Amino acid sequence: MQLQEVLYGVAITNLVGVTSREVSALVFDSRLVAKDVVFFAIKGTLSDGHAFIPATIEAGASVIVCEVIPAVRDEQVTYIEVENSAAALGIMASNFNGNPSAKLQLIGITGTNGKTTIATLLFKLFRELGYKVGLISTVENHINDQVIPATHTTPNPLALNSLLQDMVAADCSYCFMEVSSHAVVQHRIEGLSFSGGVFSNITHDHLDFHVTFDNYIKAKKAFFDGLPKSAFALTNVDDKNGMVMLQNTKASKKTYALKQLADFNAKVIENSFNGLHLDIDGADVFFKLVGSFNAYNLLAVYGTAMLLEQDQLSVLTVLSRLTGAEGRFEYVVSPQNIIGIIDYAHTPDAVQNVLNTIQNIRKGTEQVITVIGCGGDRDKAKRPVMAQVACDWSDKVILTSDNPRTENPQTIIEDMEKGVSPTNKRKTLSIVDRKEAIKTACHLAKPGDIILLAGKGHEKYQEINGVRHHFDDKEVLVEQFNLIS
Ligand SMILES: CC(=O)N[C@H]1[C@@H](OP(=O)(O)OP(=O)(O)OC[C@H]2O[C@@H](n3ccc(=O)[nH]c3=O)[C@H](O)[C@@H]2O)O[C@H](CO)[C@@H](O)[C@@H]1O[C@H](C)C(=O)N[C@@H](C)C(=O)N[C@H](CCC(=O)O)C(=O)O
Ligand SMILES: Nc1ncnc2c1ncn2[C@@H]1O[C@H](COP(=O)(O)OP(=O)(O)OP(=O)(O)O)[C@@H](O)[C@H]1O
Ligand SMILES: N[C@H](CCC[C@H](N)C(=O)O)C(=O)O
Ligand SMILES: [Mg+2]
Repeated sequence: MQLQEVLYGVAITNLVGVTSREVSALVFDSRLVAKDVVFFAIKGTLSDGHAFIPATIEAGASVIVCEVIPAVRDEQVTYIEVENSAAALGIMASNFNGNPSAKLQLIGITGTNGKTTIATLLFKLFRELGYKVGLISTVENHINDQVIPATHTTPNPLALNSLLQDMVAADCSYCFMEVSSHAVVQHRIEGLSFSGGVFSNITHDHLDFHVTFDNYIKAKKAFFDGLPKSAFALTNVDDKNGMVMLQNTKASKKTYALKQLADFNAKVIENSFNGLHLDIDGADVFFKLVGSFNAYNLLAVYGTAMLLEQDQLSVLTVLSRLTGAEGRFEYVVSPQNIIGIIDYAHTPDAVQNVLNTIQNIRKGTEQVITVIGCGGDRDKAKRPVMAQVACDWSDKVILTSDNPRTENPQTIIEDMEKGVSPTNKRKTLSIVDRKEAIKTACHLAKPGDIILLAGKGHEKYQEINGVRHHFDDKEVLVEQFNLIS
């Protein structure tokens, strides 16, 4: 492709060299550079891509997109200076792939919790309504029935636009994608044409990256600020910051709520282990998803489908049959009637919601045993809070490892223990090995008891020092259930 075509829409602040040249690919990692590629020098959290410019030219890069043109230059190379290389990458990745997001209806979902659930339900719903659909999510990406493994909640601009292009080639009319706050700040979604944006909620998470809650709110809001006039912006007004998201958007503002009047309303009539009974916009419907937090997710899905002009009855009929995303309030029952719940709750609010749901639907005397850890190299401030919430709403808590990543798992557990009050101490155990922790929970449980395995949901690995070892909460739980039967 000609460099000039790839540059469409990029604000260039300085240029050295020719723009009428063929480029073979776009690359932002020096280790992947080949002949005639455009290399993007991006300032990251660990290193500065500008340091790799000489090495990429050596390896064949013919165009460099950077924030400061180097003083020492190669005459054969074109240097393009921009204000933000990551933002330029987003726009150029779109151009390079033929602007696929403008050729389908792209809906972005953001918020601390519920993104995967909402995006997955929308994907399943629109498939069942007969459309060709794409999904970009934490668990997996989809192009109709084809599954493409996910590495991030929101992929980098090259992977993202290439996926979108494949969706367009497969004739998809819709794509539902999760938009993480990291993706907004790192410009992974720059240059995309969204037809709609959905906000679920915002609570404590990712303060390692955003530093303050205010910055975290701003990151989510920036997604709505960037939506075009032609799009819709659907927000949860029961969330304290729901309206903040829409303050500066040009998109058409729409709301949903359970507790106040909104464009889309629902009321929980009953919440049990069998599912949710809702009054949704005046219709009485049963859903398979469990937990009142899922009433919000279902309402967001319903509102989005209505804004995409789908038939109300068909939408509710299909939605009522659907199950949620893998590892979200998934449960198995042991031969002795112990209930095991696998849930991806990895924020204080999610842990609280899941445990409240369990409290609301338990029959009375059974114990709730929670197995919980916190991820390493992630927000440390949420660790004591997650432990405290787990203790406040469980009869026994086993503090264990999640993905320790590069941290010492024992230190993470000690951070969690700081949130355990003296009175709660006697109901907690700390077991570093997650498998041992699950095993212990199974041995402590009596028939009728409920075990919650929180934090890892669908994940099939445990990341320790950069190595992902096979680990699957559900697999371990089922194995233990069968061993004790
Ligand atoms: C904190 C974070 O988001 N990091 C992401 C970021 O990496 P980074 O900023 O640390 O990059 P860096 O290592 O400092 O390097 C800077 C630049 O130099 C380049 N480089 C680096 C080394 C080298 O030898 N040569 C070279 O060219 C890099 O390619 C990069 O362009 O950019 C990388 C490339 O796109 C991402 O893979 C990486 O995701 C890391 C692995 C990650 O774990 N991210 C998580 C936190 C994340 O993004 N999570 C959200 C979901 C959160 C949620 O809502 O729950 C997600 O969307 O998945
Ligand atoms: N609407 C909601 N409000 C509060 N908690 C929720 C909601 N939906 C789901 N949860 C809880 O959050 C967990 C994660 O849900 P989900 O995977 O849908 O969120 P996510 O936003 O995609 O998370 P991630 O940021 O990791 O991608 C669930 O397992 C559940 O415990
Ligand atoms: N997208 C989230 C996932 C957290 C999942 C949890 N299992 C952990 O490792 O902390 C993150 O990267 O922060
Ligand atoms: Mg997700």
